[in-house]
Amino acid sequence: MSDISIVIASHSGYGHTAQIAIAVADGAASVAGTHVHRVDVAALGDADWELLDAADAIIFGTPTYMGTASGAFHAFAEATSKRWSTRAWSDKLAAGFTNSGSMSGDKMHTLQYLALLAAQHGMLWVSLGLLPGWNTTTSSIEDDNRLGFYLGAGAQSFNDTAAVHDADLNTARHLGRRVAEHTHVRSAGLAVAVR
Ligand SMILES: Cc1cc2nc3c(=O)[nH]c(=O)nc-3n(C[C@H](O)[C@H](O)[C@H](O)COP(=O)(O)O)c2cc1C
Repeated sequence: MSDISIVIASHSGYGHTAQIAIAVADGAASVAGTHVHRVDVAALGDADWELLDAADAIIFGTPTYMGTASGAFHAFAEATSKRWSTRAWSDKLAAGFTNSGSMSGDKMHTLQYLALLAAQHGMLWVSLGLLPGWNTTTSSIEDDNRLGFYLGAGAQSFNDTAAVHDADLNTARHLGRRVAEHTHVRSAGLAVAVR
């Protein structure tokens, strides 16, 4: 099995989403043969763009600000338009995560935006792949996917503390692991297809 490269491309204004990004990276790195890089989309250098261009999968992450991705993330998305025109990221795997202060806080819109960005690039979107947690009287706020998203990983962090909920970190690790597993499967399939 050949090695793969996954880049987590994210922004965090106040540090919460950065903690989620680290958990996504840890989950991806738990799959053997996976090289994981994290880049801050608000401060991308040439080496970061090279990592993104060479990646087998890119996982997008952003806080939800005013019901959508942060301004810094939107600036990054616009800066990818040359890659869009050359289809440079076509057929890479993609996934996404977001974090906000409220339980909903319109995070779904942010995840939809990330999936659309991936689709515009012709990327292959990987969903969260978890059943919703914390949706019966006997389940717990500590459940994975406690916020009940399907499209990607959602997290809720209180605005007045730096802490991020353990259940959201676990959910983020799951997403990273799932993307790594599917990226390996695609990489192995491509190796056979082009033989
Ligand atoms: C400009 C701004 C807009 C925000 N808009 C939302 C929002 O639409 N929904 C929400 O639930 N929280 C909102 N928040 C709260 C942030 O999502 C929350 O503080 C989050 O944890 C910030 O992530 P970060 O620490 O990675 O920047 C907003 C915060 C800021 C600064």
